[in-house]
Amino acid sequence: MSAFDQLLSRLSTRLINSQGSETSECVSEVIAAYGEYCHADRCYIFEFNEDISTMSNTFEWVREGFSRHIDDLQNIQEQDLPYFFKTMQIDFRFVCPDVSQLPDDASAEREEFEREHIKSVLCIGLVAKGRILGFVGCDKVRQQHDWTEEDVQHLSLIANMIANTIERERTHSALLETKRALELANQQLTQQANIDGLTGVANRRALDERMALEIRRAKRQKTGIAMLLLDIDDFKAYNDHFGHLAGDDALKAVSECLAQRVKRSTDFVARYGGEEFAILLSVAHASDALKMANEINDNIHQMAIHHPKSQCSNVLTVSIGGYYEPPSFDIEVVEASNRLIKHADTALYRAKLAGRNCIRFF
Ligand SMILES: Nc1nc2c(ncn2[C@@H]2O[C@H](COP(=O)(O)OP(=O)(O)OP(=O)(O)O)[C@@H](O)[C@H]2O)c(=O)[nH]1
Repeated sequence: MSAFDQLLSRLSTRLINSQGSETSECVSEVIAAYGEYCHADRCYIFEFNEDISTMSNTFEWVREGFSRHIDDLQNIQEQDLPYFFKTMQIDFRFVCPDVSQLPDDASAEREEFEREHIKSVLCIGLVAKGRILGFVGCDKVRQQHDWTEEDVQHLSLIANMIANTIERERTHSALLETKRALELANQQLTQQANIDGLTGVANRRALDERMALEIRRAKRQKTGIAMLLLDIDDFKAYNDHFGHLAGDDALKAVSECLAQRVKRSTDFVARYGGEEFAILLSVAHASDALKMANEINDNIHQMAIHHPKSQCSNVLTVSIGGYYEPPSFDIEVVEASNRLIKHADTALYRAKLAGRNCIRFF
């Protein structure tokens, strides 16, 4: 095995086994090792942008005592080095043994190379899936060098290895980005699926999930749990009198009022149906739930939403049915959920029968 074959085999194993930031370190090692091997004074990688109108120096190795240029070689425009951009895109290589012999239409390139005191340059395109991503190159500064076919072949093998690595990393980060975007979209969809479109409070589906969660918590912490079902009184008459849009506004106002009042992380407000809301409360005693129901009732009165067609008041009112489930060791989630809804609903029915604008507990 030749010295170059050994070098190539060692470097490719390193690159194949590298991941993420480790890959960048490996690429740096590759250009350093190749620079040393071919007695270059500088070895580097440039990457093109998507439409190959600019290029930036992304990796640079320089022999000790030679100046670095990576910082001033960022975002170089095609029009600044047109001959070089064109040659790279057509030939996928730029072989220049003597900078001073560059043709006249490469005067910009000659000036740039002379600015960097370069005598000879060899650049080979980084090509993956038929597309040029950039190039790997090396400069001779101390003395001019006639590049041999072997030099070109060796650097082409290095370029091939780096191109595949860059392509792999880009695919990997594109995949990660897609994964992140999917997760975000998924989160947003879940959120939308759990929220009532009109009022912005949770919907019935979210309530079901939350009830299961709070019942388990109540069981663990041996606390009680209560359900309040709240229904706007004579809401059909309100809609008929003021119109459906005004009805929507009233529903939004009621839900805002509830969201303002019910703020503890263990409590939960949801729109249960048309003009019906559910409030799940983690409470130690039935009297705590009753107190909350009274406060909600007062707050809704205080909004003073004019309701001339109400049978029980001249402002918008609600009827509330409540049920309190005491702490229990052997509470069962589905049964307890059903009980909370069923008993609160029965109590609500009684509140309506009792003339509306009142609270009844099961
Ligand atoms: N504006 C509006 N109205 C709704 C919405 N959802 C349900 N409603 C209305 O709420 C009214 C409910 O009427 P009913 O079930 O007869 O109850 P009610 O008139 O409130 O009478 P009680 O509950 O017995 O006091 C109906 O007119 C529904 O159209 C909504 O999203 N927007």
